[in-house]
Amino acid sequence: MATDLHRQVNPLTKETTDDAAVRVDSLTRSFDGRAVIDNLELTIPQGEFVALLGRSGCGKSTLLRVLAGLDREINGEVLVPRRKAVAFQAPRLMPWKKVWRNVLLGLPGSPGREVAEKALEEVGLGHRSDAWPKTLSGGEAQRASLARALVREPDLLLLDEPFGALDALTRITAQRLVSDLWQSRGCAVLLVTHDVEEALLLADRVLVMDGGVIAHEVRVDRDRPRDIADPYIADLRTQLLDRLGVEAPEAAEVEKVA
Ligand SMILES: Nc1ncnc2c1ncn2[C@@H]1O[C@H](COP(=O)(O)OP(=O)(O)OP(=O)(O)O)[C@@H](O)[C@H]1O
Repeated sequence: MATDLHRQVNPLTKETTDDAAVRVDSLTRSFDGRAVIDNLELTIPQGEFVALLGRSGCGKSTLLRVLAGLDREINGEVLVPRRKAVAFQAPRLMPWKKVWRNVLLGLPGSPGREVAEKALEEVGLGHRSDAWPKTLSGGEAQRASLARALVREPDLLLLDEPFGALDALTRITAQRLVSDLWQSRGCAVLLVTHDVEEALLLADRVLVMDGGVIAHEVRVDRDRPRDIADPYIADLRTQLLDRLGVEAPEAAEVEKVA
């Protein structure tokens, strides 16, 4: 029975997670008898920005949902801070509530409108507080979704391809915003993305998920803002693309010449 599989997601505070925002031990999650996550180990120190890459269907979103506490049919142990927030690719705003009410949705207590407005200001959306969600652009809706995550004052921010649906320019702005918010808030971030360059520009550490585990990781030892043309970053990019089974354009060129 599903409930027999469920061991625990322990809501622990920062103090009790021993300087880690995430501590995952022997995590297994199966669907129809197939282990999508298979004895996975992961530690994310407080305040670290981690990007998670992996081929489509390898289990990235499943892992994120487990960390968010949205999926508890697991084996193993997952320790996460009590204060965590999640933002998805589709912003998931309630169309019948104004933007500021969406930001406060599900928050405990009865926080005032000013709480929402402060977060909306932070993401550059203060002027749209009174708008209906359907009148927002894709980038604005994504920022509203970020504001909704921020009002929770998370110690852990979980982002599932938050920029996936945005056009290139809006995407760059949104990436900068997340980077700035992360630096000012000091929370740990786990960003699921398909974009190797995005991972390398934003994260302290880039993980590659494969075969149900974290199969590879690189540390990005560069100050921000970073330049994708920096040979150090370019080298990591080639390494990661290789791990993902994608040939880097440069490598393809060399082969053609040879
Ligand atoms: N509720 C579910 N029931 C059955 N199978 C599921 C369920 N959720 C996920 N899966 C399966 O688990 C695997 C991992 O899915 P997941 O969404 O975590 O992958 P992903 O790495 O995030 O993929 P993508 O990069 O394409 O978003 C897939 O094979 C998927 O079909």
